[in-house]
Amino acid sequence: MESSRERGGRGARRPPYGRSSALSTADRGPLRLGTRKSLMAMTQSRMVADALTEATGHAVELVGVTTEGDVSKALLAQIGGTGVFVNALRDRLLAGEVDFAVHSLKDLPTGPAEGIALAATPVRDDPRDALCGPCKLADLPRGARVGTGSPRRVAQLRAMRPDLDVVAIRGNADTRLRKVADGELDAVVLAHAGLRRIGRLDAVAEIFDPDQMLPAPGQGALALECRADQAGLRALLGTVDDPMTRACVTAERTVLAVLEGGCSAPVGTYAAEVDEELHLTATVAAFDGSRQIRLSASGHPDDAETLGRDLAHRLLAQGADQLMGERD
Ligand SMILES: NCc1[nH]cc(CCC(=O)O)c1CC(=O)O
Repeated sequence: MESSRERGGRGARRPPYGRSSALSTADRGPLRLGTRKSLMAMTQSRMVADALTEATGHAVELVGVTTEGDVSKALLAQIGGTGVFVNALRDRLLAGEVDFAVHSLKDLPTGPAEGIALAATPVRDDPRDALCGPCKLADLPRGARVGTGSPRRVAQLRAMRPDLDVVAIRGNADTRLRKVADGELDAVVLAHAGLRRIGRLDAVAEIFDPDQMLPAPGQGALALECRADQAGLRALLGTVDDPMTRACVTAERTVLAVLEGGCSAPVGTYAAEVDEELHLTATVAAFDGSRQIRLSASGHPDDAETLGRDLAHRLLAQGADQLMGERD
């Protein structure tokens, strides 16, 4: 299945899907799925590949791509923040070297990407954050060292436990967990969905309720992107789309977009279906955890974008922009 022709990397080109209305690909070989190469990325990409094959009968092969976010050791805020895990994959799409890409949705910048379509958001995994360490947050000793690189997690951790020594870290989940095992840190906060994908739920001491810690917009969800001009391929990828997941992440990401925040903004959101309505909660927190603005709203899932926009404007009216501008 992985012949050298298919593995040909940059030079390998085939007629793009979607040029013709027919989806018969008998003569084309497997769909090429562009993915980051980390264990988490490869696992989630393999899940999507299997779901697509199951739904459509098409074979899918994974093509590993290195992104700037994988190479740079700098903190994300220093290497420009948004898009560092995504841009290299989009370049491969636009060059026709892969047919579609699978991303963690929370790594996607909120702005539009020229020539790229969000073809599917599969059923979302658990969006919550998890504390990994010897005990629950409340039982950590005073001044315990807790690692996270995310201003959103920093702000909400400090709001719960102002005494903690919150330490900025980077690296993949395994690297972060090792810092706890080595005793360099007492605990780290990571996304539950990612821990599950790398088979490390054993490290979880506590799953934070969204009442305590609102997740990042889109956390736990995946995004399938392809070229916008490939209608046939978009329809094919759409077979694994979950409309309610899409409504939820649309509401969450609209909040972030209006607040002009990226993955480094102290913005937490959580949208879920409640009694056939979309219920959205969002928070903006001061980096030192001293103040938080937190608001909720409900609406029809078809109005997800309006719901997110209106809630963001209410946050701004209560001083969200001032809070986001503060750093300690
Ligand atoms: N920023 C890196 C990143 N992108 C997606 C996930 C977790 C999986 C997900 O949210 O889908 C993680 C790691 C983490 O935050 O713990």
